[in-house]
Amino acid sequence: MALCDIGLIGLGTMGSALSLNIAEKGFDIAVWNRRTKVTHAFKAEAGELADKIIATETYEELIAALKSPRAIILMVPAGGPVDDQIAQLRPLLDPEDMIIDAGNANFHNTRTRAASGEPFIGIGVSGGEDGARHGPSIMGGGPKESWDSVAHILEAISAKYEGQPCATWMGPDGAGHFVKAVHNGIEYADMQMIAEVYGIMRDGMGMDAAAIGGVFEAWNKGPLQSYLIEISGEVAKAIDPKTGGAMLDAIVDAAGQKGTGRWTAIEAQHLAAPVPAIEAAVAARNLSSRRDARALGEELFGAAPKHLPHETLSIDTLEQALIAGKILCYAQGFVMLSAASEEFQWSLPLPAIAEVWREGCIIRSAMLNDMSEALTEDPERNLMFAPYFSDHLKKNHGALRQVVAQAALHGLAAPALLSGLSYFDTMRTARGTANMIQGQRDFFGRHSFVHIDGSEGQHGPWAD
Ligand SMILES: NC(=O)C1=CN([C@@H]2O[C@H](COP(=O)(O)OP(=O)(O)OC[C@H]3O[C@@H](n4cnc5c(N)ncnc54)[C@H](OP(=O)(O)O)[C@@H]3O)[C@@H](O)[C@H]2O)C=CC1
Ligand SMILES: O=C(CO)[C@H](O)[C@H](O)COP(=O)(O)O
Repeated sequence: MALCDIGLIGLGTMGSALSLNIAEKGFDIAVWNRRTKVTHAFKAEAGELADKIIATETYEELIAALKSPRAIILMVPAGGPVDDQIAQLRPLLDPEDMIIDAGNANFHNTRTRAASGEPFIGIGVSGGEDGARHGPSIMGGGPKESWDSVAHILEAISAKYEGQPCATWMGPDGAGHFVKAVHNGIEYADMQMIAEVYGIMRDGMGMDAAAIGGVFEAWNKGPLQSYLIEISGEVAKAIDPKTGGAMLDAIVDAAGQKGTGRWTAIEAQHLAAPVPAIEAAVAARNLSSRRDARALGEELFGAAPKHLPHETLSIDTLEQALIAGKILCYAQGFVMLSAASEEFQWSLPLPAIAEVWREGCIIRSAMLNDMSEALTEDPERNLMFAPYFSDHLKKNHGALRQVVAQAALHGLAAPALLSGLSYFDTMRTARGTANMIQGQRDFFGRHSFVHIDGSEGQHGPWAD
């Protein structure tokens, strides 16, 4: 085989699927994995694509197998493993050779790595294993010329929306990984809201997993049409081969997380661009892991009544609530992207972000095309104020309120839906309650406030 077009390190779930995708699109690829037996097994199982793959055992072999200037994708866990691979590779590479971190990196690390000046780009890849194999959504960041040098490969392997590649350069340094983190933050909130509605159907309405699966399946034909609703239906309908019962009923209720949702919540605080639905979802995952404490709580306080009186909520009301909740969590994510764009001077292409999320990624949904249109009209406007989405919110916020209220009355925890509703109510309240906070701050710390007549630096009579 002639020299390869690209190299890849890390043949785990994502790296192996991405390598096969690259080979299938006609590019020759050289691969390396920390455990060599994985590399050989990968090539042995690549079938007719094996001819396009060179399995290498050392960094030297990998580098020698690549066309110059070289491009090597890292698909390893974030943090130390990425630094380690860069440290091993750099001394062996030519100055113009490029490393591409395609894992889920914290964008601060990507910025630091990019600052070295050696060709380096950070790309967010979404779509899970199936997306990586058949067409992920790709969010690139780093020097534009570096992105351009591999764009033909990344576009070829990406998902397509009406023929348009879902692979876009988002901006310099950490922009691609930042966009991917916010994508994952939205993913957390969307998943949490779906889980809360599942809980209401299961515990509040006494529905079994198969019936709930049927509801998700039906919702996937309407405004909620999305990958996450689709797979929720499949997850709910699946049968556990061990017990013969619903698979969902046999899964421990403690959610894992690798950090991207937490990074998003932390960064939102730094940017003062609140994403309360995402924060609620991260907190809910953390609480889900505290199983012993939750068991103790149930023992101490007794289980909540949970069961809703007959016809308190309909399936349609739940659907409408989820529509409103979903719009609010995407809206929060885009406001955060806009704030980051300004803070880091990235000029993030907000409509293009909605566009690359239309296919391939985990949060792909029918709504994203309308979001891209709304952001094209006015990228700075909160999506909840765009006519298409404000119409949906006007129609559906009452349902969200009913669902949250009934959940609260019957002890069904629904933190993401509740925070979505509170965000909505906050954002539709011209005069809120922070005047009290300003009064308190001035009282204890002479922090001053703005008087409603416009005069600044004011103090209350308590100052005397
Ligand atoms: N799974 C998913 O749905 C998605 C994952 N990602 C991101 O992609 C990256 C890879 O994830 P995924 O494929 O799921 O992970 P896996 O655990 O399936 O694979 C990890 C790979 O990294 C290698 N590796 C682990 N530690 C080191 C190290 N210290 N040095 C060198 N190689 C190492 C492993 O090699 P070995 O075989 O020797 O252990 C393996 O090839 C992560 O950043 C993840 O967040 C992004 C989008 C979706
Ligand atoms: O990036 C992804 C999907 O977009 C990965 O699957 C990621 O691991 C999901 O996050 P977490 O593991 O925290 O649930």
